[in-house]
Amino acid sequence: MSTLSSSTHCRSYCSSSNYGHHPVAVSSSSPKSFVPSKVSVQSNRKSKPNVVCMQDGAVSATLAPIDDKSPPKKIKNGLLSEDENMKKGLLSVTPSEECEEAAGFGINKDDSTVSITVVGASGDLAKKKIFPALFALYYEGCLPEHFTIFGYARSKMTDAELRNMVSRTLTCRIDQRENCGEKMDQFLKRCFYHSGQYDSEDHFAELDKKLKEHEVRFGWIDHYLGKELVENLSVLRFSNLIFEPLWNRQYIRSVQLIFSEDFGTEGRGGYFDNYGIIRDIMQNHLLQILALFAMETPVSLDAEDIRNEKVKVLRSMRPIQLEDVVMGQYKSHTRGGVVYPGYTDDKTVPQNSLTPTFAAAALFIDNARWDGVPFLMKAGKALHNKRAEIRVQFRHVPGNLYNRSFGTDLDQATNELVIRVQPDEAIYLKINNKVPGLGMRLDRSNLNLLYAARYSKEIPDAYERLLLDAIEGERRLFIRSDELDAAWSLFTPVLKELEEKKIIPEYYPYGSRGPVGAHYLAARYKVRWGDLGLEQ
Ligand SMILES: NC(=O)C1=CN([C@@H]2O[C@H](COP(=O)(O)OP(=O)(O)OC[C@H]3O[C@@H](n4cnc5c(N)ncnc54)[C@H](OP(=O)(O)O)[C@@H]3O)[C@@H](O)[C@H]2O)C=CC1
Ligand SMILES: O=C1O[C@H](COP(=O)(O)O)[C@@H](O)[C@H](O)[C@H]1O
Repeated sequence: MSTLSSSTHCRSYCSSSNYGHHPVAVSSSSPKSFVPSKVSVQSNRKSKPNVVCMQDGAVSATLAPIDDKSPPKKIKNGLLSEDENMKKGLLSVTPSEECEEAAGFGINKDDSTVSITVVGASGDLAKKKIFPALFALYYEGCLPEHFTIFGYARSKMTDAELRNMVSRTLTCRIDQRENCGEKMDQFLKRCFYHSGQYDSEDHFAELDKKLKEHEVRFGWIDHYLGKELVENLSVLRFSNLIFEPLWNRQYIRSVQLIFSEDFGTEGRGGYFDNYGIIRDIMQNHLLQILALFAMETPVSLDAEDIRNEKVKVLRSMRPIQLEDVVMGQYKSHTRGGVVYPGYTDDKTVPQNSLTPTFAAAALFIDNARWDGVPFLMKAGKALHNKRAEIRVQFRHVPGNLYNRSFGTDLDQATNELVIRVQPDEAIYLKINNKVPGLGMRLDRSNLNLLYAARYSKEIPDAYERLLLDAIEGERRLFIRSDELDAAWSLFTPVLKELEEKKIIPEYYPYGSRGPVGAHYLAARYKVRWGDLGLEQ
């Protein structure tokens, strides 16, 4: 039996909003629209039919049973044909223990075949993340013995050209073990390329047919859920006595979800202009983190139990008000003699574009645990640093005996828990502490868990985890369609309003901290952004 592949771009495709384009039904739960995606991954594995679609990056994976005796198949006119090369020179890699544990199966020990299709193989995401992540999995022995990778995009390319392109993105970053070069060669031998369109209804009708034949399930992944510190959120909450009792409105004053990049949309403006930062980062990555952060204790760690709790949070959220959203767009700025381009300086972006490259928003969960607690989100491109973090600001200590020692700014004395997702992964808690000495002076110090200092192992890229899960059919990090609907229902009305009213974004210089409107927004809820202090 052959495998098949396709790709879907889920940001708007999966939405229940009106941003749809081509009405291609891939499954009963598929969204109404279809937007060409950059990358898709497809995979076949015995008895675990599955399709994955990246919420943020459009990955779809089909895992279908195959005939063990037949050679691996390669994409042909929409989809697969045999390729003799695949049978040659394949290197067997022993899976690491960690990998076996993560994948939950004897990866190399059976004869199943995994065939992964990277749709949008010539694109940025494929080059920067997907191929390197696949190589890392291969290097660690996490891929089944029989696997092949097919690149799929519009550009005309030969297998050799794809391999050449991919080889430039691979590094031996996992460790400096011997044979890295050899493993790279072996990996590249398993990479093939097929050129084609994926905005063709015919192709998707074919796909749909084949998906049905294979009784494929359908799901979405958000790569932020695969980030180490995001995965650790539940461990932190549910496996430590000290946090969970405080995880509510009684002790927490605000929660802040902050994403910043110190580069603009350079080279991606054409794509980005259709979406803007709210759809690009907030509606998916930050909202997923929020749901995980705020959910009730799930019955178990099973995917369904976790997703049941996440969806309850999303459905308890108050509709977002226009006045609770601040939008910005970066403009050109010259620093040290270097001119940094503004968003609309990109030739692929319309000169009069109002697309936000920055946004801040205040969200609320109207349930017993979180009533009245502002969840502040802030996301932006071309800011002063690159960072993603969760900041939990606790309330003041009632009747604090040491108030006098803090001077007038009592806010400086509240506890804050910071979960730094990237870079320099860390969890730290700001506490008030006596400065050693004969006097009684307090300062705010950090109880600090810096991952690089505590763990010697390099943290895997989120895509490694997600691809492994996709291959294995593990759905914990998948987003269920009702979750997705709830997420879009929350953001779609305000997005529509912003667009209909043609709200002009506040302009901020490239490399700055973003528009001041974000400070006023926080001030409206009597809080400050935690990332703005001198010591963060
Ligand atoms: N880049 C990144 O770091 C990240 C990106 N993402 C998400 O991933 C997605 C892809 O982004 P990115 O890789 O940067 O985008 P690019 O524009 O760099 O790449 C798009 C890819 O899709 C292919 N493609 C586009 N339209 C078609 C079509 N009609 N038929 C066949 N192939 C097509 C292009 O092929 P060709 O050029 O050959 O025509 C190209 O390979 C976006 O949703 C983005 O938000 C998510 C996380 C990180
Ligand atoms: O989904 C997306 O994420 C990236 C940021 O991902 P990260 O893992 O590098 O933090 C962002 O640059 C891109 O615009 C967006 O589409």
